[in-house]
Amino acid sequence: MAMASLFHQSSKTHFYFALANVSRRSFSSFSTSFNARTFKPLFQVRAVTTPTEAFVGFDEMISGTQRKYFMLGGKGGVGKTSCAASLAVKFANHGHPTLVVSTDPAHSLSDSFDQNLTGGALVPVQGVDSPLYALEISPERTREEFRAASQLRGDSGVKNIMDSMGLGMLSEQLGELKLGELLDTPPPGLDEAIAISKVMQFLESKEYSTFSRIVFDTAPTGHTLRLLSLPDFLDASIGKMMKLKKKIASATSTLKSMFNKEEPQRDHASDKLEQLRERMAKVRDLFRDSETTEFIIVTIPTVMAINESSRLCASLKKESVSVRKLIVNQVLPPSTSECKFCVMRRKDQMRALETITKDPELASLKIIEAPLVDVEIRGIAGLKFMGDTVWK
Ligand SMILES: Nc1ncnc2c1ncn2[C@@H]1O[C@H](COP(=O)(O)OP(=O)(O)OP(=O)(O)O)[C@@H](O)[C@H]1O
Repeated sequence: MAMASLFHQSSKTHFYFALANVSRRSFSSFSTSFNARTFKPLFQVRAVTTPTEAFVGFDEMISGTQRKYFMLGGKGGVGKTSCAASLAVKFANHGHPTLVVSTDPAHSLSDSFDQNLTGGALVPVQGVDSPLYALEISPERTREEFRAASQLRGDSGVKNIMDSMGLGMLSEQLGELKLGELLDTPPPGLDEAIAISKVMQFLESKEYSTFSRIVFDTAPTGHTLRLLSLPDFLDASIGKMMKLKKKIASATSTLKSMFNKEEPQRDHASDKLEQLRERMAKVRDLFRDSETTEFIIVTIPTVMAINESSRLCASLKKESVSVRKLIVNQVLPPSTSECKFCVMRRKDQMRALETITKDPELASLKIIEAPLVDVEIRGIAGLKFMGDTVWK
């Protein structure tokens, strides 16, 4: 079992591990920027298991070449990106061509990998055994895309025509659908839903068919929860819009062709809306497909974070999303020092951890405790280290 502490030895690139039970040979595979030294173990990484463990370990996560999706989510700042990036590195180092995607508006993949992965396109990550690509999707751009897609071009023209023909009543219904509101203030979670659907679009193309593992670093909890109810909401509201648009379009084109002998125009805006609706439905189906998709909750050992994780878990289950693991990150080691603060903090964390075992939503999950290490986790070597302690 890996027992570890990781701490910064110098201000430059050298890190030194305090590891026990890890041979020098296994060390060499970490990175040249990590120097092996044997220190006394400071703390132990615990994986609190449930009877289902055999089915939810890393072996199961890498088994099979069919594409699988892993969504990591939780409260802000708990370590979602670090966990997602470390999982992606581990998949790639186990032979899976992997794509790691950030749909969090505050991207930190570049910081986590310590490589420039910005730009909204697939960027190769250096330093892993199999192809690993990263994609940071810009929420603003996706919002613009949505706005453009849902802009009902020419509607005011349609409305004027309809009014002048005495058909204003029909166009009034547009108002009832709160169309303007939807366009001006897209519902929270929409950015992320579009981002995910965009990734799925990418993946449909032949070029990207080789990716067998897709890891999502999702936006903080609130967004994810809203995202889950979003596809149904959009499905319904876009569905209504589409019906109404079709009615209006057919009425106006008939009238136009009667008076102006114009050819009825193809309605590209409606096509785009319909496309968006279909994509949202695909996102919803992806989340619910337990054969291919797993949502992993990341939390920290505080009562507040655990309560939030419990709510997230309940909502995910309600939406039929498969949740089997809970990572409790940043667990403090048992303190051997006189540091009162450390002792108190650890006691507090242990109390918080106890609440998981009594929580009706979380108790049945595989609980993986990941240690708080004494240096920020960054770069491939750090992520590999984290991956080896978390993903077993
Ligand atoms: N176990 C750990 N030990 C030490 N530092 C950690 C650990 N896990 C994460 N960190 C550090 O904590 C910070 C936040 O981590 P990370 O960016 O992964 O969180 P996040 O949940 O993705 O945050 P956000 O919600 O802001 O995107 C980073 O500096 C990361 O290196």
